[in-house]
Order: sequence, then C-alpha cells, then structure tokens
Amino acid sequence: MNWGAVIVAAGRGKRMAASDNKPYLTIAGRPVLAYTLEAFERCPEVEAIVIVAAAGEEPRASELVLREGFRKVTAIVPGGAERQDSVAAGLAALSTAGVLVHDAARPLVTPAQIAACCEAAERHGASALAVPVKDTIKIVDGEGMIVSTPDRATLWAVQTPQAFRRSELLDAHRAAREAGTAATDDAMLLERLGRKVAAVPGDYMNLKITTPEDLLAAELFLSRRQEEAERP
Ligand SMILES: Nc1ccn([C@@H]2O[C@H](COP(=O)(O)OP(=O)(O)OP(=O)(O)O)[C@@H](O)[C@H]2O)c(=O)n1
Ligand SMILES: C[C@](O)(CO)[C@H](O)COP(=O)(O)O
Repeated sequence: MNWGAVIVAAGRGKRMAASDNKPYLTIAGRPVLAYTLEAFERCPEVEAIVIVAAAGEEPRASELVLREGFRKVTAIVPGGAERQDSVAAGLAALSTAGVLVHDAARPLVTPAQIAACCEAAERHGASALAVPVKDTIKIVDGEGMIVSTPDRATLWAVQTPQAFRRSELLDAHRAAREAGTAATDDAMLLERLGRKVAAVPGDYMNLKITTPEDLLAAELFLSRRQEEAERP
C-alpha cells in the first residue's frame, strides 16, 4: 500500500497560552513543526505529506517547508474549528491508499515508529501508536469526587501517528459527520463502526506539546537524541 500523511497543525494552542501558535514555537531554535515534518520526510514508507494549517497561517507553513528543503509536502490546506474537521480537510487533499494522521504537536515521533504504524495497519486494517498508562487512573464526577478505578492493565494512552486505509477513514469521518458525533482521535471513529484498530507499542518520549512544561521535556529529549546520534 502507498502511504501519505496528514499533519494537523491548525489548533489554537489555548492550553499553551503562548504568544505564538504551537507548531511555530521553537525547540533549540527550530520550530516544532520542522521536527515533526522531518520524521515523515525521513520515513521511506511515506510518499506524500499534507499540512493542515490554521486559516491564515498557510504562508508560514509554506515558508518553513521551503526553508527546511522538505520535498514530500504536496499540499498545505486550511483547517477547521475542531481537530476532526482539520483531519477531514487534510484527507480530502491526499490520494494515497493508506493515510497516517499525526499531530504537528508531537515532534518526537521517529521514522521507525511511523513505519511500525504502516506495517500494523497493513496487517490489521488500522493502527495507533500507544503506551501503557503509568499512573492509576480514576473516574471523577462533576463534584470532584472519585467514582471508580478502572483496571490499569487494560489502559493505554493513545498517541499519533494513527494509520488507516484512506477509504475506511473517509467512511468513518462521513458517519461521524452524519451522526453529529465528535472524537478526540481518529481511531475512535473506526471503533464506533466496530472496526479493529491495533495498538502499536510506542514511546513515552512521543509526547504532545500541550502545556509549557512539555516544551522543556521535549528539549531535553531532543538533545539526548542528538547526543546519542553523534556518539561514535
Ligand atoms: N481545530 C484543530 C485543533 C487541533 N489541531 C491540531 O491537533 C493537534 C492536537 O491538538 P492539541 O494539542 O489539542 O492542539 P491545540 O488545539 O492547538 O491545543 P489546545 O487544545 O490547547 O487549544 C495539534 O497539532 C493541533 O494543531 C488542528 O489541526 N485543528
Ligand atoms: C489524537 C491525540 O493526540 C491522541 O492522544 C489527542 O487526543 C489529540 O489532542 P487533543 O488535545 O485531544 O486535541
């Protein structure tokens, strides 16, 4: 199957509360979006990349692509109000049989993890990178009182990339639109249709830059990775 990637970068970064939008915040002087795109550029399975930018930020994304010399980006399209709308906009601009959906805000993803998602989706139909949760998770009610404790052995924190057959992801988005339902990730849309999604063991370092301390952690992880790459 040939693979394309939708990189969603059209959020507003409300929880980061920074003066600039998350994809353009820098880690060691380089924008978050540049690290993210580089991983997909370096993954041999990926032949095309669509960037979904916040409306009005398309020129910034385009400048970044030119500056970095990325060659796989085939389109930069405006996103929507919710992440789900932005994924749908990106999907419409890709024609590969397989589609990877990835958050621009996860710059620590590696080419090997992307390839593992492609391989698992080819075997099982769909896949998502995920890690077992390390904390004990509680269900808490509206009054702040703990209601129950799900069995941790069954709980995984899902990440991106998530990999699908394009036709199935299009069907799932159409069904969600018609039903008026929302989802915080794409795997959930397939789960609702009763489709199987394989959990591909990921890495705790593939964090989503959401709040300010995530940027510090990402900087540390990236510098460690750089040191390891330079070690003889
Ligand atoms: N309407 C939206 C909302 C989110 N995203 C993207 O989806 C990814 C994950 O979303 P999140 O981390 O929640 O980003 P924001 O929506 O920017 O953050 P916040 O919820 O704090 O505003 C990010 O790469 C973000 O740019 C998007 O493309 N379009
Ligand atoms: C898709 C996702 O990265 C899975 O962890 C996440 O749900 C997206 O972030 P959001 O904050 O829920 O938009």
